[in-house]
Amino acid sequence: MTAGSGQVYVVTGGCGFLGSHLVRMLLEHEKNISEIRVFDLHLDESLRTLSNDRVRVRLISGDISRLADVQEALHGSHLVIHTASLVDVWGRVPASKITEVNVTGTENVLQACKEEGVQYLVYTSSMEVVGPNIHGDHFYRGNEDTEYRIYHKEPYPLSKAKAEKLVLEANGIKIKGGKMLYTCSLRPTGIYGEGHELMKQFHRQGLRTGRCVFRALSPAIEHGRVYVGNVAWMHLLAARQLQIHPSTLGGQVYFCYDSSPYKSYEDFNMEFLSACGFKIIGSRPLVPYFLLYLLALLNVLLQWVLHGFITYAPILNPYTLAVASTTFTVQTDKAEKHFGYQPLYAWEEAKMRTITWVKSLEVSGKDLKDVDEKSNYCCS
Ligand SMILES: NC(=O)C1=CN([C@@H]2O[C@H](COP(=O)(O)OP(=O)(O)OC[C@H]3O[C@@H](n4cnc5c(N)ncnc54)[C@H](O)[C@@H]3O)[C@@H](O)[C@H]2O)C=CC1
Ligand SMILES: CC(C)[C@@H](O)CC[C@@H](C)[C@H]1CC[C@H]2[C@@H]3[C@H](O)CC4=CC(=O)CC[C@]4(C)[C@H]3CC[C@]12C
Repeated sequence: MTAGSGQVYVVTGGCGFLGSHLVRMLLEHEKNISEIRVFDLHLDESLRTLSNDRVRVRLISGDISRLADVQEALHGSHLVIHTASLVDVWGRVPASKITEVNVTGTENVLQACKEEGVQYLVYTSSMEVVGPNIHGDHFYRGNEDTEYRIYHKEPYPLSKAKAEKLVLEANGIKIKGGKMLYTCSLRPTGIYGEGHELMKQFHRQGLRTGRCVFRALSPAIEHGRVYVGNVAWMHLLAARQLQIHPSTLGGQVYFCYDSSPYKSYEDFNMEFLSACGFKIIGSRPLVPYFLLYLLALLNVLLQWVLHGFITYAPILNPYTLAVASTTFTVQTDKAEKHFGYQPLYAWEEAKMRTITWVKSLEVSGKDLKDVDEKSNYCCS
């Protein structure tokens, strides 16, 4: 197939952690496309070099919260994978900004699909549209039909839930040209893999404490995690099958899952960090929960006091502590039944790829040596 004869896909947020893996996945495994439009507020120019003689990777700088930008990006395209989002549960950006990007941005994508006659939309939602809630209700090996006390107060999960509702309600609406829009929503659990910003923070934090991770969470609390390559693969398959079986996938939600083990958030991270000589201290939480909660509240107070001077957004706050302390694991085969999804990467390969990347942080971080020397390894 020569460039130009295939379909045009738009990936919003295509320069992000998941988005960039998705672009590479489409290039490698999707033969029906001739152009991938990478729409993002912050362009990663390295993606432009991925173009080949079959597929053009076109970077489009734009703001999802501006309808005109979205309309221009979608003009003449065939399908949109909408991953652009402000992923913030730390108070880095105002709630209004999260709503503007995640909700209004999604409204704009839907409006542009309607006006530009784009028939297919795959939305990247999140486990957070379900939970865990801050009441400590565990979601243990749940699926898309599991009853759960959904309770949202935080801007991010609220915005993802509102956006997903808009996407699902838009399934079947009439668009330009008299056709119909078909939509589906994918809900990843905690994504890990090459490029995960949070893992970089945990790695750097651990270097400062002599490659020691001090256990804060009960090892019994399991958190579902999914490899970024498998999330990208599920998006590709959903995009492909939504076109072939729109009545099956249209209006549906699917958890993103693979064979990553069910572990506590900290123990799961140690699957990778231990390969760099990190050790977790304590078989049980080293400090009582109430003390952690007080520390989380102190962080909120400091964030408030420092607001306007600096953005103080530590990992620990009451919300992240509540989420981390509540089991949320999924066990489902809905994506397999509806569109033949099977993870592309087995756990061992996902683990090896992530470890290779984490190890590269050791090589690339110029300040690592200083940190190591200053921290006087506590765990020899
Ligand atoms: N990281 C995780 O563990 C999980 C992420 N998700 C979802 O996956 C998607 C991707 O998340 P990540 O890759 O982790 O985040 P990310 O922050 O790495 O990527 C988001 C991308 O969206 C872009 N973006 C932000 N605001 C924009 C705007 N106004 N206009 C255009 N582009 C904008 C950013 O520049 C970035 O490239 C998001 O929708 C997120 O809600 C869902 C479950 C878990
Ligand atoms: C000591 C603890 C406070 C520390 O280990 C906290 C970990 C905490 C930062 C993470 C635990 C669970 C994570 C969230 C979960 O994976 C669900 C998510 C889905 C998304 O769509 C975005 C990210 C996140 C909210 C994720 C964020 C980090 C955690 C809260």
